[in-house]
Amino acid sequence: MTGRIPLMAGNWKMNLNHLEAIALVQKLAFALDDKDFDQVEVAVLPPFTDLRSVQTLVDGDKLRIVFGAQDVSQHTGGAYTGEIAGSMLAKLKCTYVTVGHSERRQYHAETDEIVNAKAKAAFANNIVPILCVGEGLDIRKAGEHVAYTLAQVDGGLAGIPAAQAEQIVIAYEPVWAIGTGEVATPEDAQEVCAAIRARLAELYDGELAAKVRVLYGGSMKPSNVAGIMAKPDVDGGLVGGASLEAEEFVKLVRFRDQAVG
Ligand SMILES: O=C(CO)COP(=O)(O)O
Repeated sequence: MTGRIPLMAGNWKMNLNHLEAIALVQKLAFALDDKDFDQVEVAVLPPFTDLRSVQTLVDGDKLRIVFGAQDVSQHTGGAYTGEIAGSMLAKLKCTYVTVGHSERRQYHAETDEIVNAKAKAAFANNIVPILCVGEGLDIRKAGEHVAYTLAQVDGGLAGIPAAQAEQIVIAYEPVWAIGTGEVATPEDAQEVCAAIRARLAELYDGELAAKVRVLYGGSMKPSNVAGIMAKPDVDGGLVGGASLEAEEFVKLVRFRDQAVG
């Protein structure tokens, strides 16, 4: 984690309306203090319909919590019913947007080409993409998880210049560990996160690779966070279920205080 500020990002998925969003952000703001924010970047990624409420709260109370969206259109605007443009997210001061989450790849047929276009759309609007990658159970069982995940990294980063790539966040989320309670071991997380960093060094250079934050995601919770975060190439978490409860998420932000499970 040398020199890289850990990022703990809560992917709320399709949960919490805007009133519930306000309540959760208020609870987080109440529980976390400057010491937490000095050590860890804390982000929430609510549904689109919550973003304006979250932005108003964060701006109004000058909170140090940052926020972002869960998806962005690859198009800049126009006749794309139901889509949200990067410029709209930028106007709401989104810092981050996840692209290529496995649920988007699986249920919305997002290919590496689409994910790559979305990453570019984010950068074009000064929003940092959190590029999500990771293998399913069959691929893991076949021992192909590293190659499969690195191909997604290659696809997601295609044509993205170093000046942008050095800002990107990559989240390794093995699909078999998402929402299943089945957590990857710290060694599993380290293996793939280290391989992702090595690939960044090949695609760009070692200096850039040393700057990029690589997160782990998949059933992260207070009982397993410390072991995973102790690994040198894991720089944070992309958290689903445990980000919906303030108390749980605060414990993840304070991963240094948790016992190694
Ligand atoms: O998909 C995830 C975050 O993007 C992980 O979800 P869970 O933490 O609920 O397993």
